[in-house]
Amino acid sequence: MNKLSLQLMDLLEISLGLDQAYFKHFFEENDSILRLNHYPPCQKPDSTLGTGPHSDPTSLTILHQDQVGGLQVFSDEKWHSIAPIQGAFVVNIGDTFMALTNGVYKSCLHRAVVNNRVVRRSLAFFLCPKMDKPVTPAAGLVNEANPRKYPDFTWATLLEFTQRHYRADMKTLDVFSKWVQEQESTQKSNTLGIYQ
Ligand SMILES: O=C(O)CCC(=O)C(=O)O
Ligand SMILES: [Fe+2]
Repeated sequence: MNKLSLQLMDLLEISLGLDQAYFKHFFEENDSILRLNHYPPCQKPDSTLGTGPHSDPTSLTILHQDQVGGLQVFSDEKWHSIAPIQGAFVVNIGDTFMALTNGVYKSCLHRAVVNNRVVRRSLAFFLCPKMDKPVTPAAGLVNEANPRKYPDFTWATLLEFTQRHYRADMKTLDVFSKWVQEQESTQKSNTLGIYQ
């Protein structure tokens, strides 16, 4: 999974016109996560969700789902079911990759619904940066037409933030960025205070 995700990073890099293996080096060491989701049958599937709406805070998600179905993606103001295809993975962009590409690639809002008949299982591999590595966009993606959108941050900080602030919309990275900037300016004024 790790190897596949790095190969996908190469392709994404080519699609962005970058030529310095920036992402490959960036993710060479990583703190990726593997998660098994288990959704038992539910008596009230219309009033219950297996996984609530969210965007993955991670960089790239490679999801294997069984043949039951339940994954949905929000696009054009409605939820679309992503029907399982035997032998195929679903690949999602996460918030950290949105930051690394300065907003060129966008994360997507998705959820998992349940049913009242059978168990559903999915296996998600989340490519994540090394915990303490600064997440900063590739230089070639910041310019006058596309100025810097998000501050530098670490995966450890974003992970902790998302565990404390769940959002059922697409605004996680914007709200997190604002929080990081507020923290930085508080730190600056504290430092200035010491020397005043
Ligand atoms: O089970 C699924 O299809 C989606 C799971 C998911 O979105 C996640 O684990 O982040
Ligand atoms: Fe997800």
